[in-house]
Amino acid sequence: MNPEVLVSVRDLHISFGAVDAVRGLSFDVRKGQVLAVVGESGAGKSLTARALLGMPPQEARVTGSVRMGPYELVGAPRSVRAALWGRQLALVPQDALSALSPVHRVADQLAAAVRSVDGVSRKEARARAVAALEEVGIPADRTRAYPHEFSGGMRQRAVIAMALLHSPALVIADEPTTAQDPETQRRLLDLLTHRSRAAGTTLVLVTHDLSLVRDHADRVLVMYAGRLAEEGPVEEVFTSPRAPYTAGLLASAPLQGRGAVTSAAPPRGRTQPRPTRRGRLPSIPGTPPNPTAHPPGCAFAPRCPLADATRCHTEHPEPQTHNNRTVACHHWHELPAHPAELFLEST
Ligand SMILES: Nc1ncnc2c1ncn2[C@@H]1O[C@H](COP(=O)(O)OP(=O)(O)OP(=O)(O)O)[C@@H](O)[C@H]1O
Repeated sequence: MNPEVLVSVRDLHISFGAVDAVRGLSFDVRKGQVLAVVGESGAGKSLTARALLGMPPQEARVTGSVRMGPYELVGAPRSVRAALWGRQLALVPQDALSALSPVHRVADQLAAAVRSVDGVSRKEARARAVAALEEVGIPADRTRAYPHEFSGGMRQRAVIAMALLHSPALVIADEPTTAQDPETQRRLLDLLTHRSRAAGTTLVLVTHDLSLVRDHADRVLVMYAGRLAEEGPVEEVFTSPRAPYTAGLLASAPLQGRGAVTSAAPPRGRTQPRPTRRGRLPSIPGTPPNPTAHPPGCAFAPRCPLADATRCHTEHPEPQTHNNRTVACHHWHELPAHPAELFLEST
């Protein structure tokens, strides 16, 4: 495996009976980087994240490979997953309340997590727990509180501290801040990415928020209907998307946050949505396919302004990699200079 790659995903399929949720997905997670995974609801982002943790739902049928160094995570026995959990792999969940026990003090929960991996004394574990909480901005005198005594933002800080406790190789953050207001979201993402980079931890961030992706991620994986639409460096993908689906996603999502605050036009804003003459944002027409009946050919073809009448509807576009970017589209080289405009007509 390429030494720059931490996890290599190859031909991953995840299904539930007739539901084909992830369909032949291949990508790499590069060491020390932040990879964002984006796409519409149902694209298969969370299932992919769970496969990276070696924890797909029990009822799922999973084939293909998720390889992390010497470990194969698809079908890995419980003993392998237990050995990796905490030290190598950790999760920042969406819902901090469900991740924390309501009946134990926050510092005690982190101390227990320290002792579950490192057999240190109770006193040492407690000192490390308090230090970890202080690093995420929770003052020492608040660490003896119970989770319900914390604000939502503080609870999320506590689970970030918990995930990074052992400087794991990989942290998966699945919509880690959606319950928070936009400013708190941005601060938590700043904290998570800053602490991850400081610890040398690789981060996979599942999110719907393209502004957070622009501000925090190195690379972005765009998924559509269980497949890769496009993958590459965030700046390049956001400036000049190669897959029409990426262009539509960018066109229909207002980029907010730092770019919007510091400049009238966002820094990477060639695809920044522009309202139509009627003052509406462009949008992608139609809806994603039913996961029990994917169309033959390109799954995006029924919604794609560039789809041709034959090949796009019959032949699945195999992902092609050129210059550090991967795209799955028969017409990737035909995208106009301002691909967001492909979707202006559809409002
Ligand atoms: N346990 C399950 N049983 C049956 N179908 C499932 C199960 N988990 C997920 N799915 C289906 O798999 C598809 C992908 O789900 P997934 O949660 O990965 O989507 P997602 O891209 O994360 O969506 P969202 O952004 O809404 O969280 C969806 O159609 C979903 O209904």
